[in-house]
Amino acid sequence: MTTSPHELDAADPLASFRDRFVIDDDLVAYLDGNSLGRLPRATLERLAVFVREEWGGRLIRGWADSWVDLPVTVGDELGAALLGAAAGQTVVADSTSVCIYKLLHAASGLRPGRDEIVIDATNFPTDRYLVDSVAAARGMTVRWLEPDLVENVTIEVLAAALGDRTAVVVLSHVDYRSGTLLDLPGLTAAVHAAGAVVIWDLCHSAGAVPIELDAAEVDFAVGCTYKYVNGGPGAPAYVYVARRHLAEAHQPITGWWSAADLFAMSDTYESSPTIRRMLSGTPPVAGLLAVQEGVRLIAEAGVEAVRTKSEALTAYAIELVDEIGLEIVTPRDPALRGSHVTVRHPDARAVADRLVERGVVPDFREPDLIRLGLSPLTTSFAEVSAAARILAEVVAPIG
Ligand SMILES: Cc1ncc(COP(=O)(O)O)c(C=O)c1O
Ligand SMILES: Nc1c(O)cccc1C(=O)C[C@H](N)C(=O)O
Repeated sequence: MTTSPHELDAADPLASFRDRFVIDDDLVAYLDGNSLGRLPRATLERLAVFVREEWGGRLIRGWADSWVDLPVTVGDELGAALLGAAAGQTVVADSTSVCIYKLLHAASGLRPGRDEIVIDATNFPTDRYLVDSVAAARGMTVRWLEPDLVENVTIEVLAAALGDRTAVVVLSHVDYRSGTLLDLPGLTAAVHAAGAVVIWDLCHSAGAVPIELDAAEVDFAVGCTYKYVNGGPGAPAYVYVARRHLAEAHQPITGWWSAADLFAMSDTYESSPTIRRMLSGTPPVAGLLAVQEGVRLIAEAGVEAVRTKSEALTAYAIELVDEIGLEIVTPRDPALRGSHVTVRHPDARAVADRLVERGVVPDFREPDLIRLGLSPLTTSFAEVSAAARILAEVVAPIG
């Protein structure tokens, strides 16, 4: 007998954060915050003021007022609140894909005599495609790890692939399909022991899982802001470069925003000595402000409290899915999973479609997976319970 969802919501110290977001009453359950987080009310207000007063009122003067520094100030705020990163190492820019491209070049350049990039075949498509293309462009080869989807990349699996040819390793902190949380400090140490550098993709962990990049001596990291950070569709990504690598981190999209003096408009390019060197062109100001609001909400809640709720939500979802009797491909040990729970079903697409028809929004991932994304600041236990009841009804006739 499971605990009542209302008791769980009543005991949840973060329950009131849900009211800080726009909640569509027509939906029974929104379980896709791991793809696109909900809209914070503060962002509605902030963007309205920005458009009216800053863009409308200040026009070009807005850059000198504050916009020009936003990639770094929001980066520092995000780094401190979510990544365990001291100031001066994180910048908000571009998309995750573009940032991965930049980091792959910067990281490969740190290990000139080595010619292998290691990545797992379970990684997100954009990471895999970019590793392939950057390796081809630099005359390097790709070494593919083939881990089990649920166990994912363990230290043993990685260590077996590392060697004196390894230049760079690319890993996702939480697997986008299974939700498996990798051992970031342990794997980073294994990469360093082999003399290589690591790029961590934090898309599915930042904002839901505490991260300590400086303490783990991570080299590079990247992530998006539209999932658990609630920055909105297409909100800019962030890139982290450990201070010790800054001077030697050369990224290939050397636009005027990465130059030493933005408005000097020199004849020749000279990289900024600071984290600004990871920028390229004019940043999306509205997106940066939305990211800042999202970061501030998580900082206010506290990452540890967010993680505690995430573990409780995923445990509750697993309990309810077990009662229905469906297969779960997410680790059962809370220490080994992020904030989504993935169900395998042979007719996953039909199940997902029927859930959506009944007001429950999960997402479907090829070929047979349904992800239930549990966003600690916005998902209630009542929502999970209602979704599970409908899931049971939907799968019954499908079998
Ligand atoms: C692990 C991971 N990396 C990268 C991306 C995508 O990056 P982009 O924002 O460039 O589309 C996603 C999701 O879209 C993702 O889940
Ligand atoms: N980035 C997305 C997009 O541009 C459209 C639709 C979905 C997304 C996603 O975020 C997908 C997500 N990264 C995933 O894990 O599947």
